[in-house]
Amino acid sequence: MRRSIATVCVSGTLEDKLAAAAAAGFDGIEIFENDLVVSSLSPREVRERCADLGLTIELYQPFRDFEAMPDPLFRKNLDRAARKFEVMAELGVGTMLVCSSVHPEAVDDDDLAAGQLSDLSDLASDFGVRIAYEALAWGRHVSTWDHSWRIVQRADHPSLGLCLDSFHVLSREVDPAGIADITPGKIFFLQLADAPYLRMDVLQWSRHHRLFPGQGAFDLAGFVDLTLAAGYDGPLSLEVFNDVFRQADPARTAVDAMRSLIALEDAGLPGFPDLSGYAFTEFAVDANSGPELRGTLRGLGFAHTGQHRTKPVELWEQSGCRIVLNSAVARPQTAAITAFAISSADPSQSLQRAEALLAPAHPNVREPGEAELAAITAPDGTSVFVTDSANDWRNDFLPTGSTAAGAGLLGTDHLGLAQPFDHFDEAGLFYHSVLGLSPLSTEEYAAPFGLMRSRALTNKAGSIRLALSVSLLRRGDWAPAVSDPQHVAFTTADIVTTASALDLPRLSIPDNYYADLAARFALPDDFVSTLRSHGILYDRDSGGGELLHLYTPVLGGRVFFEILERRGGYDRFGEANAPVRMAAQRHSRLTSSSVRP
Ligand SMILES: O=C(O)c1ccc(O)c(O)c1
Ligand SMILES: [Mg+2]
Repeated sequence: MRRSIATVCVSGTLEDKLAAAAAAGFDGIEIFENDLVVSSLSPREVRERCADLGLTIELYQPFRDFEAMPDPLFRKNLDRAARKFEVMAELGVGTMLVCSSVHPEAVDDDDLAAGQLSDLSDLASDFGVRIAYEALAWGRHVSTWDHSWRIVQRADHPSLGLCLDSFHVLSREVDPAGIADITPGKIFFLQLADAPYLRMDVLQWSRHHRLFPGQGAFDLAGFVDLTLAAGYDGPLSLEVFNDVFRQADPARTAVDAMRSLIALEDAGLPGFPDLSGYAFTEFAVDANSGPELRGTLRGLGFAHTGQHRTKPVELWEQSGCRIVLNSAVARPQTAAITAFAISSADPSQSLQRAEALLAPAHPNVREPGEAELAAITAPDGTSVFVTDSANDWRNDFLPTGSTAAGAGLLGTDHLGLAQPFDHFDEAGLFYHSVLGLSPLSTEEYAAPFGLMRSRALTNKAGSIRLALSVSLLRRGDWAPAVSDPQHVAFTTADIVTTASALDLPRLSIPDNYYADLAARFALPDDFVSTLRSHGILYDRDSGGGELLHLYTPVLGGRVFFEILERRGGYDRFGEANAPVRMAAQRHSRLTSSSVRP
């Protein structure tokens, strides 16, 4: 199907928006009137610009407060519409969106609404254009798709049809199933937007929190299927009002938007191969951060087991946990996770899928005989290597002869990656559509330095888990030095024994936390005192599954480690404990009071 995007979806001037839409591969655009009004391009120049860029102008919108008005206002409205039809003729656009009226003088009278829309459609047809009538979810008298359809049927005019906008339809209780029965040819336009379920005023919800398909909670695929059943064959057009997208790089947003449509259509995409787990996590280190990170890895029971044949790259291992330290990639001062590798049952299929979703792989620099490791770039800049299950990449490392003493760490459970403010929703869609990870419910919590949102994604097997987080507002200047924290979480089968074996500074967790824990979960005293003595945090889910986990202090400015034991099928990430972890990490930085047990 043709793919289109409303100019309101992306940031910038009209020129920026058109360039971004074209570069991302859209076939068409909706011109949002405000974007034209503030543009120095004349309508004719916009038309030419679009033609040069290979973009069709699919829709001019919105025309507001038209239907069911008292007579003098109706006449004014027709004059107003005639002027817009002239603009549309210059733009070369064939359809105008009329959204349902919010005007205080609009009358609750379907006959009047149908009659006036019919007169408008007569005028439109004189100009050779069509009217697509859209029920705004907060329209004064018309606020549901079925009501707008009754009015369109009553008007019975060949130049009048419906605009169905998934947000307005799915944000209301009216069952969308009847959309499939709309007369073929009467859906003139389709606008797609996803959104999280929020309990708030529907206008605010729509104007600030829309998302691209796959980023929210709505069933967009089901919605599109209903319109296809009704014979819709126009473009799939995105119309997303979103506060973050409005101020982010339009080129990036347009690619994110296109990815959402490709994933939604899911036509001929390579499938998702099974992912068996993390092959390794790679840190960039320098002369400052390297020694501290190596010391921490030793304290966690790791050994430096391999040295890369040609690069200043070290492999550190313990059982199924593998960390790569790379001194070749320039990073200032502090250690950072720059890459992770996942084992795929079919790496080339994983990479083909990524490419189809606009995340093309780039090969790593290698010497003859070294393993081919292609990486795709995640929205936060992290490289995601896709390896085969045979782990050929390990042959690039010469054994050092060291073996790990081990502290009972078995493998990598998850990575925690704070996301850049502008790219949180993009990241969720990226991991979902490219790697096939499914998001768990989004959690929000009040951390010491601001509100946080976290969204974890996992594959079905639970072998690849990612915990993404972001501050709800752009961080203020007061927020402390730790920015965009990242961590690797390792599993153990027995966290108390592992904790005793660690040779590391620990976070000191406040007694208040344990007092509250004991009260909330009615835990036995001796259990709580065991947790307390090792600085272990605790969470329990509604099914009785338990998480026992502990954290290291933050190394340098950014990274830390977690050790966890999941019991009884607990499959979350202990988000409830993030505030106490952050407060303790802050305390440890200020006082260096982390204690060796
Ligand atoms: O928020 C609005 O006013 C508005 C305008 C035009 C639309 O197509 C829409 O869905 C919402
Ligand atoms: Mg709309």
